[in-house]
Amino acid sequence: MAAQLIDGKAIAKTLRSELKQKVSMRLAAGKRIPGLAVILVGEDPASQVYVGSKRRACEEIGFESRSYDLEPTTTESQLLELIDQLNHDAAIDGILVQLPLPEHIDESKVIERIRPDKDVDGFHPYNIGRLAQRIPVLRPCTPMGIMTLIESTGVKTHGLDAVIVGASNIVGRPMSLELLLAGCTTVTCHRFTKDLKEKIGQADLVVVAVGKAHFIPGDWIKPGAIVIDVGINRLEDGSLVGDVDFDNARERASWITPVPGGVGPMTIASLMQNTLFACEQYHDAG
Ligand SMILES: Nc1nc(=O)c2c([nH]1)NC[C@@H]1CN(c3ccc(C(=O)N[C@@H](CCC(=O)O)C(=O)O)cc3)C=[N+]21
Repeated sequence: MAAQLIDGKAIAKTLRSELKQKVSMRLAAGKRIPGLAVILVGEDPASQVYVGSKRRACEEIGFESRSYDLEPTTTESQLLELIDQLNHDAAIDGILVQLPLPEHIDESKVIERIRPDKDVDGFHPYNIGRLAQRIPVLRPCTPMGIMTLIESTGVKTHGLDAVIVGASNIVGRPMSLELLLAGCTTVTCHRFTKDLKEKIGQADLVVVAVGKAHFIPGDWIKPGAIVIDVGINRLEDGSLVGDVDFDNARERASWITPVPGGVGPMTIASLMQNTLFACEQYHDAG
């Protein structure tokens, strides 16, 4: 029997309308509108698309969105200076610096310059450390969105064997921390992993974030598993596919996310949730 689809697009839409509701309640109570600063350095077309979606989501929900489109030649110190300014700006609850940055800019240095209470991407070592110690505050958006997607299935995560493929700072590593916190037994796989097929075959839950089209054959999936596909790969014909061979995986899985319309829209919805969280938990008081 074919898997049920996890409709990230629809779940994200519901979340955005709940956030919109909360913003109008804030307005009615005479409170400030949450503000998100979105910084893009350079002209990478994919980054421009993602940044555009983030700005549109702000508009839809009623957040203030401030856009900074910087030249590809922007220096590291110019970018750090802008972050310092936004760190002190009382109208700004969240600061997002779109990654990847041009090679001449040190990404860790930039991330660490963002005040942890405005780090709505959840990438600052403080926020990763909080998640690692089971006291999360601002959580990385893609893993956070994936946890919402898994919850939507009604499947309980305690005791599941989870395999994460990919060990990046922005997806794989925080994903394993989220799943560990949710009671899964987690295995994180990467380029040096042996017997990937065998490990995937054991998994009740598979999260794949590799960035290679059809990297995971569908017949590797354990029957009844939940499959979460983070990949976004554009094929020659212009179509988008994930990292998992969807058609065959769908025949074995119990639940599966589509690409597009799965994890991507949830990443943006989580960013919006984090912006409201930062506003309410950190900045409303003063
Ligand atoms: N500081 C930072 N924070 C990020 O959260 C961040 C980042 N940098 N750099 C790049 C990745 C990627 N990312 C996506 C967001 C939405 C979709 C999304 O909405 N995708 C649509 C399709 C979009 C399309 O048509 O290309 C979908 O999957 O349905 C995808 C990818 C956020 N990222």
